[in-house]
Amino acid sequence: MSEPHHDCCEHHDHHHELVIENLCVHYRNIVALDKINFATSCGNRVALIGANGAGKSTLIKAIAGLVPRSSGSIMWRRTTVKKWSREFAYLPQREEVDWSFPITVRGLVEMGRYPQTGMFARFSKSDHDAVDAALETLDLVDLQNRQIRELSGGQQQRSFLARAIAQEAHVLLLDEPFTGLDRRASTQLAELLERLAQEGRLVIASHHDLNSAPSLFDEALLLATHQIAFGPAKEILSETNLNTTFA
Ligand SMILES: Nc1ncnc2c1ncn2[C@@H]1O[C@H](COP(=O)(O)OP(=O)(O)OP(=O)(O)O)[C@@H](O)[C@H]1O
Repeated sequence: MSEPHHDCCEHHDHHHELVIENLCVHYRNIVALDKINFATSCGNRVALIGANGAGKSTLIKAIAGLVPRSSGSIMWRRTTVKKWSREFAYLPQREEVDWSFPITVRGLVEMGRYPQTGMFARFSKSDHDAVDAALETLDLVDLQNRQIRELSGGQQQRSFLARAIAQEAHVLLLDEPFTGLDRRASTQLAELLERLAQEGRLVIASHHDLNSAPSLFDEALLLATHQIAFGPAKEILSETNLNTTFA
């Protein structure tokens, strides 16, 4: 939140929890990310901003350990991220999720415990307690027995966040979380992300509304395959930077 300003020269500064150095990702012959460098820590909400195809989703998936690095490194708490771990919770773009999948809200949140319990293991009291606490935090107690396909977009998003909380993930990787939400749901999500960050999580989200970005996020990374700028959202989202990003 009130982290001091870290410019691009400080990425060797290893007291940050997430440190990304010279990250490149290729899809066969397509360069999706070229030399990304930034470092941040829990307590922050980081916006990834760039035009369509700029590499926002790729960066989210790379941090989640879901797409391989071509070169460079991603360190989380001094350990190289090579594959998915329960420290990371990934929420894909809305259209990539199969919302018709038959599962209740509680069932979805229980999936957050599988990395700890294994899929067929019995839930212990502490697992049930973690699920109850996550449902409580996300205000989903009354909806817990509903099918996710019967929920509004905002409620579906909260269900996924509840799964992340039950998983005890520290890094929330969200692809366009505000897209498709009405004003009330957006405000609710904004408050929630602020609270989750304050409680000690790192929120990283792609975001395309430039007007709301400075109030919703602490830091911003401007992307156009390569990195245009990274720093405090209010400073980084300058007209000059945005013109370069969306040139
Ligand atoms: N699975 C894939 N195979 C090949 N190329 C891909 C794949 N996924 C993404 N790309 C390419 O990588 C580049 C970055 O895509 P990415 O989806 O990360 O961008 P984005 O900023 O999230 O875009 P959008 O705002 O449209 O969601 C694009 O050129 C895209 O076409």
